[in-house]
Amino acid sequence: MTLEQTRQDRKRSSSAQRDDDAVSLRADLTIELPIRFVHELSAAESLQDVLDTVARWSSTVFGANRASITLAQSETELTLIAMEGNNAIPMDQPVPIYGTMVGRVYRTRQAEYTERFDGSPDLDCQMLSAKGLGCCLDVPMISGSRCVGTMNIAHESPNAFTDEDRERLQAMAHWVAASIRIHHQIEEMEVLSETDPLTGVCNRRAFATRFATLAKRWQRGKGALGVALVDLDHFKSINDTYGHESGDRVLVAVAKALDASFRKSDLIARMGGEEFCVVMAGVDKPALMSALERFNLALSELEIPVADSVIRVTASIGALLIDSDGTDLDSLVNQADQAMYKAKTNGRNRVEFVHVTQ
Ligand SMILES: Nc1nc2c(ncn2[C@@H]2O[C@H](COP(=O)(O)OP(=O)(O)OP(=O)(O)O)[C@@H](O)[C@H]2O)c(=O)[nH]1
Repeated sequence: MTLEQTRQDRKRSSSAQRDDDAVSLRADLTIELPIRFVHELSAAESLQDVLDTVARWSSTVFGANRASITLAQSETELTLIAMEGNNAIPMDQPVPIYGTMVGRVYRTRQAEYTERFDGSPDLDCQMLSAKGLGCCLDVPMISGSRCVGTMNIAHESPNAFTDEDRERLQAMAHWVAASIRIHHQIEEMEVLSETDPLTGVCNRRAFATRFATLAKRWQRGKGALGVALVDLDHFKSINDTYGHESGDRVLVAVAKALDASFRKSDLIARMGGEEFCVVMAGVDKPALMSALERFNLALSELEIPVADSVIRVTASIGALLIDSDGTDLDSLVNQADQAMYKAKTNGRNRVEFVHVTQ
């Protein structure tokens, strides 16, 4: 065969492929998306909203008595994230990956249709059957190389779904999987953009936003607002003596000590260099001081191994309490900063405290 013949052959076969694609595209177009569904999706403000909308509409689109979406939770369990209709499997019930039809679909990434439940060995099918359902169709939600969970529709009558329903549900599941993945990627990016890459605590950029949220919650609550500016002592000489990499290890260890010393609801941020800020809502002076003592004790016990010795570190802390509304972050940080400098000039390794009333 000449080169020209080969080229002609290829052209013919790719044009035949295009014709086939066009036919299947026309067939795909029989999947009708109700306009209200699309509007509701566009109004969704969170991933949960999207999944609730999809569950609600998939029961309508497929005339199902139950529609549900499960997401991979761990190596052994899926979790029900959205559900519409028959409550045969309650939302708070984990779905085991082994011993269920949904788990099998997730593992094998192959859609399954149980036309009738009689004698089914699968736990989920048995639960659906016990609540009056007759059949169910389950498809994997795959995006890229990952299966993120499955979509399921069930009907009271056995054998209620068609091959076409299976194709449609699968198409919807792929779209939902892509949507879930994008949401997760955005969440990950948000976390990254708010985190100090070295220590894992909140960075300075996100500090103002987190502070605003915390201050708002506090103004409705009891107690005062405590702010502590923590600045490590003679950190430059640690870098100069042991190298920047050792200095970094000190910063990581200090961030861990901060994390262990304060409540989960307190805000810990790295303000830059070797300076951290802690904000506590709903404290009084004894509570603030005992939290700082706890931290100072943790700091005094820190030993960062280097070559043939260990690095020890101390901190100068400027602490303040404010007990009225109208907290201006810059002014609070400034006042904590002044207290911290006082701690430096008064000999370091100490806490200087100011009580502010605005
Ligand atoms: N290893 C490391 N060092 C940093 C980082 N950011 C800032 N530094 C260093 O931190 C040191 C801060 O030095 P100074 O501001 O003089 O403070 P100090 O030596 O702790 O002195 P005092 O605060 O007065 O006790 C500088 O040498 C900076 O280069 C970092 O991410 N990693």
